[in-house]
Amino acid sequence: MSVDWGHYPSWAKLQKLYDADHTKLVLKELFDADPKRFEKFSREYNSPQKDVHVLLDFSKNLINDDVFSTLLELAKEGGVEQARDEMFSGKHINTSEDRAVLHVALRNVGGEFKIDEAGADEVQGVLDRMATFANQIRSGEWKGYTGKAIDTIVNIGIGGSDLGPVMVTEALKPYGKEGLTCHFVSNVDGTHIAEITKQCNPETTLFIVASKTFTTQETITNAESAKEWFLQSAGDAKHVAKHFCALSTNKKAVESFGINADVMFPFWEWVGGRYSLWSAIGLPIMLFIGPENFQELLAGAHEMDKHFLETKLEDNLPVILALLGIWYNDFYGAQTHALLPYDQYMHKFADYFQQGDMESNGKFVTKDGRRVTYQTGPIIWGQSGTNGQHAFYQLIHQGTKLIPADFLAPIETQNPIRGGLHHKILLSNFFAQPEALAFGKSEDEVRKELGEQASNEALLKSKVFEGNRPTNSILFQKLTPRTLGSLIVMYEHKIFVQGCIWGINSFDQMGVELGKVLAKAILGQLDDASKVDGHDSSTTGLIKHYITRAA
Ligand SMILES: O=P(O)(O)OC[C@H]1O[C@](O)(CO)[C@@H](O)[C@@H]1O
Repeated sequence: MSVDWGHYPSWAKLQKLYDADHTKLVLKELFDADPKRFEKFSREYNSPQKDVHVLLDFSKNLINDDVFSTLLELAKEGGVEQARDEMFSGKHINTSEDRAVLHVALRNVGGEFKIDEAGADEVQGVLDRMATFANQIRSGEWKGYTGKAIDTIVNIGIGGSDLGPVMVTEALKPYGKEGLTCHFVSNVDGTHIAEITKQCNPETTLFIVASKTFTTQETITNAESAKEWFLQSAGDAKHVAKHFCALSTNKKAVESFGINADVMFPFWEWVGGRYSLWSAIGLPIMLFIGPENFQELLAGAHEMDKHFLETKLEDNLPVILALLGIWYNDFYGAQTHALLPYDQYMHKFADYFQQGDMESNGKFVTKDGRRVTYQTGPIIWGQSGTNGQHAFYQLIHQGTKLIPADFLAPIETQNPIRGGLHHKILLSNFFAQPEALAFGKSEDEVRKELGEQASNEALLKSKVFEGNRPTNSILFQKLTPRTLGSLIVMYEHKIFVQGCIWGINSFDQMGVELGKVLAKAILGQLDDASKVDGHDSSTTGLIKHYITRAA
């Protein structure tokens, strides 16, 4: 591979622009100078049937025409279009694991993309089996071991086998089946499974064991504990068949756990864990919102795939988001990026993209094994508005760190209570915060406001908002399954574009291995102080302290 990532001509040009101009990139002045700035730096996305509408306003970013056009050059020089086409064609772009990256094939509604490696029939076959099963559960046709219908689902999985289904079932609650409760157990801390099973009736609970590898310690331990808990009531192991199903690529391990092939829903090694909610891993979502709504989710995802694939770079939402992120991450030195949805249903959105982004792009080695000389993936964090405002916005407004943030909100609420009053208040905050962040409040304004008290210099200074803090505002029509599918994919591809420009492999996760290996070795030493061996003095001291106090 000969690409010299980080040394693109446009990268050097961006550095020059930053050095020469960043003090001049003052939002107040940029807006004063150009009354059409909003029109210039915003894009509307409409799905073909116009049922998904997204407005991306990126005018409140620290950019001018030169910066934006150079960022677009960077996308060109970074080979984004070629890499994108390679991903969609099934090329093994996950080079370290020699795998294709084909989550786009899971939502290839209508079979438009021709991808040899991911057999469309096979994908559809699993979706059909999932739908049949979902309908049986939802209709009550599927009976538990005492003849009762299932009213509770417990998904046991972690990371990509948990976060997507959690986030989407929360986000699509208004579309969920009444009377069907969904729980998610992920942590190996026994408290998690213990607290959830306390709320379950073994006669009416379905456990879904979700694990791509079916070897993940947390998941298998929790699944075995769930089985033990279930059998305490059900007695006979034959009843497991009605109460446990599996989502995995590892048929052998599923069978040896005791789950029947007819309730195992497979997927494939070309589906990365953090991109798997569209696969069999989405079964809890389908059970909750039903096969038709799940199909809508896939359709919205597919439409955004097409937008990413077919739209020129300057109008391409994932590309724009990615480039702006690089501008702050690599030139302004921003460490983090906040995701701030003003929709309570999206309260798990930032958690979901913590894995999506940080496990994908938290890497210091390029695809050809070189140490990067620039910053890669940002720290992703956030919370739903307006809760975040009363927790951490102080630092975003007046702290010493630059925190680029995406504000997301629906135009229509699912709960227009009191004539839509709540939603208007919510949206007024959604509009106000980026405005305050961008334009701040000057010392003169504060002085006028304070009147006589302005002589108190400390008070005066503490009330100044410097402004010039960048944000994207993303307004969408309504949080429907189709819209959610599109929004998720918009961010998935943003991550892809950034990884591509940084020259890293966004689709492996070697960084999670070392801790797992060490924990395995330590587990074998925890019962006997004389066995504690092979560690530094701190780790040895901690383990021995534990063994002494736990005895
Ligand atoms: O689905 P599995 O194989 O249990 O893996 C769970 C998670 O563990 C990881 O491999 C590491 O955290 C994730 O990438 C993955 O989503």
